[in-house]
Amino acid sequence: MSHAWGYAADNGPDKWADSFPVANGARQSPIDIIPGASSYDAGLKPLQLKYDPSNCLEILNNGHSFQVTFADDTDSSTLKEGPISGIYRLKQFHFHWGASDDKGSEHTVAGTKYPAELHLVHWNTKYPSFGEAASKPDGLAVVGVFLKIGGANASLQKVLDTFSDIKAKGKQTTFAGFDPSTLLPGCLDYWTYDGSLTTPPLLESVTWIVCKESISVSAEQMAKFRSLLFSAEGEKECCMMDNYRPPQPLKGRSVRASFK
Ligand SMILES: NS(=O)(=O)c1ccc(NCc2ccco2)cc1
Ligand SMILES: [Zn+2]
Repeated sequence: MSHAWGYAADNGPDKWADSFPVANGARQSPIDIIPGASSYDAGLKPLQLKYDPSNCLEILNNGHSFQVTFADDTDSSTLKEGPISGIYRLKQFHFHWGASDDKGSEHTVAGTKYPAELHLVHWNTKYPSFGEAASKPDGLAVVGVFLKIGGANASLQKVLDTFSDIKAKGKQTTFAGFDPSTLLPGCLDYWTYDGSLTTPPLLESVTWIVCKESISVSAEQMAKFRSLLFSAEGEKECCMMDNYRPPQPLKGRSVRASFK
Protein backbone atom coordinates (compact mmCIF):
# COMPACT_ATOMS: atom_id res chain seq x y z
CA MET A 1 0.00 0.00 0.00
CA SER A 2 1.62 3.22 -1.14
CA HIS A 3 -0.38 5.25 1.46
CA ALA A 4 -1.86 4.86 4.89
CA TRP A 5 -4.36 2.07 5.49
CA GLY A 6 -8.06 2.80 5.67
CA TYR A 7 -11.38 1.37 4.62
CA ALA A 8 -11.63 2.64 1.03
CA ALA A 9 -11.31 0.49 -2.12
CA ASP A 10 -7.64 1.45 -2.58
CA ASN A 11 -6.48 1.03 1.04
CA GLY A 12 -9.13 -1.12 2.72
CA PRO A 13 -9.16 -4.62 4.28
CA ASP A 14 -8.50 -6.41 0.96
CA LYS A 15 -5.27 -4.40 0.56
CA TRP A 16 -3.92 -4.62 4.12
CA ALA A 17 -1.87 -7.79 3.44
CA ASP A 18 0.34 -5.76 1.05
CA SER A 19 1.88 -3.90 4.01
CA PHE A 20 0.83 -6.25 6.84
CA PRO A 21 1.32 -9.88 5.68
CA VAL A 22 0.02 -11.16 9.06
CA ALA A 23 -3.39 -10.23 7.59
CA ASN A 24 -3.33 -13.79 6.18
CA GLY A 25 -2.18 -15.31 9.48
CA ALA A 26 -3.52 -18.22 11.52
CA ARG A 27 -5.43 -16.24 14.17
CA GLN A 28 -6.97 -13.21 12.50
CA SER A 29 -10.04 -11.28 13.66
CA PRO A 30 -12.91 -10.72 13.45
CA ILE A 31 -14.71 -14.01 12.83
CA ASP A 32 -18.25 -15.20 12.23
CA ILE A 33 -19.35 -16.74 15.52
CA ILE A 34 -21.55 -19.80 14.96
CA PRO A 35 -23.26 -20.47 18.30
CA GLY A 36 -24.05 -24.11 17.39
CA ALA A 37 -20.38 -24.77 16.66
CA SER A 38 -19.06 -23.17 19.86
CA SER A 39 -18.36 -25.40 22.84
CA TYR A 40 -19.59 -24.64 26.34
CA ASP A 41 -16.64 -24.59 28.75
CA ALA A 42 -17.68 -24.95 32.41
CA GLY A 43 -14.15 -23.88 33.38
CA LEU A 44 -14.70 -20.37 32.01
CA LYS A 45 -15.20 -17.89 34.85
CA PRO A 46 -17.52 -14.86 34.90
CA LEU A 47 -15.92 -11.67 33.63
CA GLN A 48 -14.68 -9.35 36.38
CA LEU A 49 -14.75 -5.81 34.97
CA LYS A 50 -13.99 -2.99 37.40
CA TYR A 51 -13.61 0.51 35.96
CA ASP A 52 -12.81 3.78 37.74
CA PRO A 53 -14.43 6.76 35.94
CA SER A 54 -11.65 9.03 37.21
CA ASN A 55 -9.27 7.18 34.85
CA CYS A 56 -11.19 8.50 31.83
CA LEU A 57 -9.06 11.14 30.12
CA GLU A 58 -10.05 12.21 26.63
CA ILE A 59 -11.84 11.38 23.38
CA LEU A 60 -10.01 11.41 20.05
CA ASN A 61 -10.82 11.11 16.34
CA ASN A 62 -7.85 9.03 15.10
CA GLY A 63 -9.01 8.93 11.48
CA HIS A 64 -10.19 5.32 11.71
CA SER A 65 -12.67 5.55 14.60
CA PHE A 66 -13.07 7.63 17.73
CA GLN A 67 -11.56 6.36 20.92
CA VAL A 68 -11.92 7.17 24.61
CA THR A 69 -8.55 6.86 26.33
CA PHE A 70 -7.91 5.91 29.96
CA ALA A 71 -5.05 6.44 32.40
CA ASP A 72 -3.46 3.01 32.67
CA ASP A 73 -0.62 3.69 35.14
CA THR A 74 -2.41 1.81 37.97
CA ASP A 75 -4.71 -1.22 38.37
CA SER A 76 -7.84 0.87 38.94
CA SER A 77 -9.63 -0.01 35.69
CA THR A 78 -9.19 -3.70 35.02
CA LEU A 79 -10.45 -6.93 33.49
CA LYS A 80 -9.87 -10.12 35.47
CA GLU A 81 -11.11 -13.74 35.36
CA GLY A 82 -13.19 -14.77 32.35
CA PRO A 83 -10.89 -16.72 30.00
CA ILE A 84 -7.76 -14.83 31.05
CA SER A 85 -5.15 -15.21 33.77
CA GLY A 86 -3.80 -12.25 35.68
CA ILE A 87 -4.80 -8.61 35.47
CA TYR A 88 -5.43 -6.66 32.28
CA ARG A 89 -5.74 -2.84 32.34
CA LEU A 90 -8.23 -0.83 30.29
CA LYS A 91 -6.40 1.35 27.73
CA GLN A 92 -9.21 2.62 25.50
CA PHE A 93 -12.55 1.88 23.98
CA HIS A 94 -13.76 2.59 20.45
CA PHE A 95 -16.39 1.49 17.95
CA HIS A 96 -16.85 0.19 14.40
CA TRP A 97 -20.00 0.94 12.41
CA GLY A 98 -21.67 0.88 9.00
CA ALA A 99 -23.04 3.30 6.41
CA SER A 100 -26.50 1.87 7.15
CA ASP A 101 -28.05 -0.05 10.03
CA ASP A 102 -27.78 -3.42 8.23
CA LYS A 103 -23.99 -3.63 8.69
CA GLY A 104 -21.16 -2.25 10.81
CA SER A 105 -20.11 -4.88 13.34
CA GLU A 106 -16.83 -6.75 12.88
CA HIS A 107 -17.82 -10.00 14.51
CA THR A 108 -21.01 -11.54 13.16
CA VAL A 109 -23.26 -14.17 14.75
CA ALA A 110 -24.32 -16.93 12.34
CA GLY A 111 -23.89 -14.35 9.57
CA THR A 112 -25.89 -11.64 11.32
CA LYS A 113 -24.32 -8.20 11.18
CA TYR A 114 -25.11 -5.59 13.82
CA PRO A 115 -25.07 -1.82 13.09
CA ALA A 116 -22.06 -1.29 15.35
CA GLU A 117 -19.62 -2.97 17.73
CA LEU A 118 -17.92 -1.59 20.85
CA HIS A 119 -14.37 -2.70 21.69
CA LEU A 120 -12.95 -2.28 25.21
CA VAL A 121 -9.18 -2.78 24.87
CA HIS A 122 -7.15 -4.14 27.81
CA TRP A 123 -3.45 -5.11 28.14
CA ASN A 124 -1.78 -7.77 30.28
CA THR A 125 0.10 -6.25 33.22
CA LYS A 126 2.70 -9.02 33.08
CA TYR A 127 4.15 -6.74 30.37
CA PRO A 128 5.41 -3.17 31.04
CA SER A 129 3.10 -1.33 28.63
CA PHE A 130 0.33 -1.63 26.01
CA GLY A 131 2.93 -1.34 23.24
CA GLU A 132 4.95 -4.23 24.66
CA ALA A 133 1.86 -6.34 25.35
CA ALA A 134 0.47 -5.77 21.84
CA SER A 135 3.20 -8.00 20.36
CA LYS A 136 2.65 -10.98 22.74
CA PRO A 137 0.24 -13.86 22.13
CA ASP A 138 -1.39 -13.27 25.56
CA GLY A 139 -0.82 -9.52 25.55
CA LEU A 140 -4.29 -8.08 24.95
CA ALA A 141 -7.91 -8.84 25.81
CA VAL A 142 -10.70 -7.03 23.99
CA VAL A 143 -14.31 -7.16 25.15
CA GLY A 144 -16.68 -6.80 22.20
CA VAL A 145 -20.28 -5.64 22.61
CA PHE A 146 -22.81 -5.52 19.76
CA LEU A 147 -25.08 -2.49 19.33
CA LYS A 148 -28.63 -3.23 18.19
CA ILE A 149 -31.20 -0.68 16.97
CA GLY A 150 -33.73 0.11 19.70
CA GLY A 151 -34.24 2.81 22.28
CA ALA A 152 -31.73 5.64 22.60
CA ASN A 153 -28.78 4.79 24.84
CA ALA A 154 -28.35 7.53 27.47
CA SER A 155 -24.82 6.47 28.38
CA LEU A 156 -23.70 6.39 24.75
CA GLN A 157 -25.29 9.83 24.27
CA LYS A 158 -22.68 11.30 26.67
CA VAL A 159 -20.01 10.14 24.21
CA LEU A 160 -21.91 11.37 21.13
CA ASP A 161 -22.34 14.81 22.72
CA THR A 162 -18.59 15.41 22.31
CA PHE A 163 -18.63 14.86 18.54
CA SER A 164 -18.80 18.55 17.64
CA ASP A 165 -15.31 18.86 19.15
CA ILE A 166 -13.77 15.84 17.35
CA LYS A 167 -15.41 15.90 13.90
CA ALA A 168 -12.15 15.73 11.92
CA LYS A 169 -9.17 13.37 12.05
CA GLY A 170 -6.68 14.40 14.72
CA LYS A 171 -9.14 16.35 16.85
CA GLN A 172 -9.39 15.49 20.55
CA THR A 173 -11.07 16.89 23.61
CA THR A 174 -11.15 16.30 27.36
CA PHE A 175 -13.64 13.63 28.40
CA ALA A 176 -13.56 13.07 32.16
CA GLY A 177 -15.51 10.99 34.61
CA PHE A 178 -17.16 8.58 32.18
CA ASP A 179 -17.88 5.06 33.46
CA PRO A 180 -17.51 2.55 30.61
CA SER A 181 -19.36 -0.12 32.60
CA THR A 182 -22.53 1.83 31.73
CA LEU A 183 -21.98 0.59 28.14
CA LEU A 184 -22.01 -3.08 29.14
CA PRO A 185 -25.05 -5.34 28.73
CA GLY A 186 -26.82 -6.62 31.84
CA CYS A 187 -25.79 -10.22 31.14
CA LEU A 188 -22.06 -10.85 30.62
CA ASP A 189 -22.31 -14.28 28.99
CA TYR A 190 -19.63 -14.44 26.30
CA TRP A 191 -17.89 -16.30 23.52
CA THR A 192 -14.08 -16.37 23.55
CA TYR A 193 -11.37 -17.28 21.04
CA ASP A 194 -7.75 -16.44 20.20
CA GLY A 195 -7.47 -13.67 17.61
CA SER A 196 -5.89 -10.44 16.52
CA LEU A 197 -6.26 -6.69 16.27
CA THR A 198 -8.87 -6.02 13.59
CA THR A 199 -6.92 -3.07 12.16
CA PRO A 200 -3.28 -2.78 11.17
CA PRO A 201 -0.85 -3.80 12.56
CA LEU A 202 -3.27 -6.81 12.90
CA LEU A 203 -1.08 -8.27 15.66
CA GLU A 204 -2.09 -11.77 16.79
CA SER A 205 -2.14 -10.87 20.47
CA VAL A 206 -5.82 -10.65 21.38
CA THR A 207 -7.95 -12.89 23.55
CA TRP A 208 -11.38 -11.96 22.21
CA ILE A 209 -14.32 -11.88 24.61
CA VAL A 210 -17.55 -11.20 22.68
CA CYS A 211 -20.71 -10.64 24.71
CA LYS A 212 -23.78 -12.62 23.72
CA GLU A 213 -26.14 -9.79 24.76
CA SER A 214 -26.19 -6.51 22.85
CA ILE A 215 -26.78 -2.96 24.03
CA SER A 216 -29.27 -0.59 22.40
CA VAL A 217 -28.64 2.36 20.11
CA SER A 218 -31.25 4.46 18.32
CA ALA A 219 -31.23 5.03 14.56
CA GLU A 220 -30.70 8.74 15.27
CA GLN A 221 -27.67 7.93 17.40
CA MET A 222 -26.26 5.76 14.61
CA ALA A 223 -26.65 8.70 12.23
CA LYS A 224 -24.54 10.76 14.64
CA PHE A 225 -21.68 8.20 14.40
CA ARG A 226 -21.71 8.78 10.61
CA SER A 227 -21.31 12.55 11.06
CA LEU A 228 -17.66 12.09 12.05
CA LEU A 229 -14.99 12.40 9.35
CA PHE A 230 -12.15 10.11 8.26
CA SER A 231 -10.58 13.30 6.84
CA ALA A 232 -8.63 16.02 8.61
CA GLU A 233 -9.53 19.73 8.62
CA GLY A 234 -8.77 21.26 5.24
CA GLU A 235 -9.02 17.91 3.42
CA LYS A 236 -11.94 16.86 1.20
CA GLU A 237 -14.62 15.74 3.68
CA CYS A 238 -15.08 11.96 3.92
CA CYS A 239 -17.73 10.69 6.36
CA MET A 240 -16.57 8.05 8.85
CA MET A 241 -18.60 4.90 8.21
CA ASP A 242 -18.04 1.26 7.18
CA ASN A 243 -14.90 1.24 9.35
CA TYR A 244 -15.16 -2.51 9.95
CA ARG A 245 -13.10 -5.48 8.81
CA PRO A 246 -15.16 -8.44 7.54
CA PRO A 247 -14.93 -11.88 9.20
CA GLN A 248 -11.69 -13.81 8.62
CA PRO A 249 -11.03 -17.58 8.20
CA LEU A 250 -11.28 -19.57 11.44
CA LYS A 251 -8.33 -21.82 10.39
CA GLY A 252 -9.14 -24.56 12.87
CA ARG A 253 -9.66 -22.38 15.94
CA SER A 254 -12.29 -23.29 18.49
CA VAL A 255 -14.76 -20.80 19.95
CA ARG A 256 -15.74 -21.43 23.56
CA ALA A 257 -18.95 -20.29 25.26
CA SER A 258 -19.24 -19.29 28.91
CA PHE A 259 -22.92 -20.25 28.84
CA LYS A 260 -25.07 -23.25 27.87
N1 LIG B 1 -10.21 -3.12 16.74
S1 LIG B 1 -9.30 -3.74 17.87
O1 LIG B 1 -9.99 -3.68 19.18
O2 LIG B 1 -8.84 -5.06 17.46
C1 LIG B 1 -7.83 -2.76 18.03
C2 LIG B 1 -7.41 -2.37 19.30
C3 LIG B 1 -6.26 -1.61 19.42
C4 LIG B 1 -5.52 -1.27 18.29
N2 LIG B 1 -4.35 -0.52 18.46
C5 LIG B 1 -3.47 -0.24 17.35
C6 LIG B 1 -2.08 -0.52 17.76
C7 LIG B 1 -0.98 0.24 17.49
C8 LIG B 1 0.11 -0.42 18.01
C9 LIG B 1 -0.35 -1.56 18.58
O3 LIG B 1 -1.73 -1.62 18.44
C10 LIG B 1 -5.95 -1.66 17.02
C11 LIG B 1 -7.12 -2.43 16.89
ZN1 LIG C 1 -11.92 -2.35 17.30
